[in-house]
This record gives sequence, C-alpha cells and structure tokens, in this order.
Amino acid sequence: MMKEGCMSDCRVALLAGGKSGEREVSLASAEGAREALEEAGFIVTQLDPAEKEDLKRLIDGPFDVAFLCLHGKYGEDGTVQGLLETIGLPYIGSGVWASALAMDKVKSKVYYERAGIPTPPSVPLQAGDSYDVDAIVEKLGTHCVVKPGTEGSALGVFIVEGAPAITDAIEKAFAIDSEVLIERYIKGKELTVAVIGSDEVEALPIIEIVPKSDFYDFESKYAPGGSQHLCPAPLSEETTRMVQDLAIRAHRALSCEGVSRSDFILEEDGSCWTLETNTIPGMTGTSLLPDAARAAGISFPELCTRLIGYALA
Ligand SMILES: Nc1ncnc2c1ncn2[C@@H]1O[C@H](COP(=O)(O)OP(=O)(O)OP(=O)(O)O)[C@@H](O)[C@H]1O
Ligand SMILES: C[C@@H](N)C(=O)O
Ligand SMILES: [Mg+2]
Ligand SMILES: [Mg+2]
Repeated sequence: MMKEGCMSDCRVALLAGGKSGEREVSLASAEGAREALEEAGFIVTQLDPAEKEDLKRLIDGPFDVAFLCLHGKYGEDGTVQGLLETIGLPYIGSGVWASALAMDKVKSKVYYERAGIPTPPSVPLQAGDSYDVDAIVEKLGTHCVVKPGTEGSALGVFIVEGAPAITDAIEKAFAIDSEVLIERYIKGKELTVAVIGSDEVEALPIIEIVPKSDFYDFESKYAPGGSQHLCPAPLSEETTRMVQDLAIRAHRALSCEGVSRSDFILEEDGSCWTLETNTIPGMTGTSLLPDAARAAGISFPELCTRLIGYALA
C-alpha cells in the first residue's frame, strides 16, 4: 500500500526510546508506528539513540529516512535532528531550530506573541533566580499552572492555588528542569489540533479532550479510558475554523515542518489560548494524532507514509 511518489524498498530507521522522561511513551509510540510503517510497505529497523551501538548503526546505515518517535529532551528538542543533519539522513518533522524552539515553552511564547497568537499570561524562571511569589500571584491570579520549561506528557505539571502551593510546585518543577514556567490557570474546554503538510499545510479535525482526572495529566493521557477524545470536537463551524487557524499559525510561527500538534484551552467566552506545540506528537494507542488523522479519513499507515513523503520531498 505504499503511496505513489514514495520509493519502493524504502529503508526506515525508526528512532525510539532515548533518554527523556518520556522514554516509555516514545517506545509505546514506536510500537504503533512500526506496525503502521510495515503495513505501508517500508523496511523498518528500530534503533534507540540511548544505545551507543544503535547510534553507530544509525550512522553507518544504510537508511533512506529516519522516522522519529522520540519525545522530549534529546529527541524532540533538535539534538537528534542535529545528528541526522550532520550525517545527511532525511527525517520526518521539524528541523533543528524549530524543534528546539517548540520544546521550550518559554521561548515558544515569545514567538506566539509576536505572531499575535494568544497564550496564557506567565512568569518564566531560571534555576537560581530569586522570585517573589506574591508578585507572581498579583500578575497571574491565585490559580496557576506550574510546569517545567522543556518537558512533555504533563510530567512535572502542577495545577495549584495559593502562594504556598505555588512555591512548593516551583521547587518540584525545578527538580526536573532548569527552566520553570508559571502560567495563569485557564478554565475551559481542552482542545488539540494536529497540522500536517509540507509547502501546503492542513489542520486535522479538532479533538476535544475530556480527561477523567482534573486535568489532562500523565494518567489520563496513557491509561486506557483515561480520557475521552471527541473528534471532531462539537464546536460551531466558526469556532472550529478559528481554532484550526490558530494551530496553523502556531505551526508557522515556530517554523514547524511536516507535523505538529498544538494544545489549546477554549474559555466559555470564546477566547482560545495556546498552551504549546509538540513537534513529535505521541503516537501511542491512546494518543491524539492518530485519532485526528483517522477522523480525517487518513489511516495510521497512510499518515506515516505522508510524513515520510514530506521528509523526502
Ligand atoms: N495554563 C493552563 N491552564 C489550564 N490547564 C493547563 C494550563 N497549562 C497546562 N494545563 C493542563 O496541563 C496539561 C499539560 O500541559 P502542557 O500541554 O503545557 O504540557 P506538556 O507536558 O507539554 O503536555 P504534552 O506534551 O503531553 O501535550 C494540559 O493538557 C492541560 O490539561
Ligand atoms: C508525547 C506527548 N508529548 C504528546 O504531545 O503527545
Ligand atoms: Mg508538550
Ligand atoms: Mg500539551
């Protein structure tokens, strides 16, 4: 079922595992991707960049393209992309700079704001910074979200109320990252929109996420039945267009390529806030990108084929 325009006998290095806190998620993404790639007719070799031997095999090849299922640090953040650029192996998704930018929630906000994309008011902190929690509460309100600057899968994300709880969450977030972001808590519907394409990009149907927990935390992301995905999200045509347009603008503002998935909170008054953009969205059995593609009539094997097509274009 390999699509026209793709090479036959295309040898794919499927990169998964890695050294980030999302290692297990990455391996789960690769399980589905591997099956989909093989179903699509690719010759797949799975390699783990955390293993020296696998890195050597990647460098020595022979591969035609790398399919990245790496999430978080040392994989989604431009580091592996830099290695692939250096060895001249095409890879799916964003380049070095866009990957690094999107992984960094503090810097992404600067680019969103520059592009007029609303993102929750926030206070960034670097390790060692002194901070006045009362000033943070004055700026953001008492209900805040504290998160590491460069993590994923909601690892180290705390939703807290009041100065003492905010201080405690900041200290916990600093235990896993050297950059911490405190954001105003936004109450509303949680939406996510994947964008795919190369020269021309398209937004896939919006998913409204209804988590079982108070927010879309690790458990609700990956435990079977941990959340409900409403796709296409039950929104008016006008709101659907507005949110899909925001996703495309976020993709472009961060110079993403091939695929991205941006996360939003839609308030009852219609304001839509962009939380972040993922350049290697999860592809596990409970992940959002495969569901959004399916709702657009794109099977998982077809999605993988398209992503490789963009990389080889
Ligand atoms: N400002 C906010 N207001 C309300 N809820 C928030 C806010 N920021 C984050 N959340 C909640 O925390 C979850 C995780 O936050 P975010 O998407 O920023 O982190 P992440 O670790 O990059 O997640 P992932 O990469 O898995 O999508 C969101 O999906 C949402 O449920
Ligand atoms: C893998 C996880 N960071 C996601 O965005 O799906
Ligand atoms: Mg993320
Ligand atoms: Mg997110």
